[in-house]
Amino acid sequence: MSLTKITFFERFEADILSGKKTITIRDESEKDYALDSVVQVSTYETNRWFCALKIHSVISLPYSQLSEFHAQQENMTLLALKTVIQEIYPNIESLYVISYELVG
Ligand SMILES: CC(=O)Nc1ccn([C@H]2C[C@H](O)[C@@H](CO)O2)c(=O)n1
Repeated sequence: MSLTKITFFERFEADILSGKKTITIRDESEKDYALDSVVQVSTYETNRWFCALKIHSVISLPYSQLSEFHAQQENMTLLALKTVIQEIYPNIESLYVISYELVG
C-alpha cells in the first residue's frame, strides 16, 4: 500500500510553501509513495495540515552521493543538508530522494 501522508519539521514549512524546497530525503520506511499521487502534508510537531504535494519521483540515493544539486533543491548548503540528514538518519547510507510539486 502506498503512503498518502507525509510530515515535515515546521522549520521547513515556509520553504515548501514558497517553492524553494522541492525535494525531501527520507529513509527506507518512507519511500513508498506512488508516482503522480497527491499526498497530504502536516507538521511533525503538531500534526497541523499545511499543504498537498504531488509526487514526481522517488529515487534511491546513497548518503555518500549527496551533492550540491540536492542541496540546492533543499534550499540549503550541502554542509547543512548533510548535518540535517545525519541528525535525522544517523549512519544510514540507503536514502531516497522524493521530488514533489506543491498542488494545494
Ligand atoms: C518530520 C519527519 O517525520 N521526518 C522528516 C525528515 C526529513 N525532513 C526534511 C529535512 C530535510 O530538509 C529533508 C531531508 O530529509 O527533509 C523533514 O522535514 N522531516
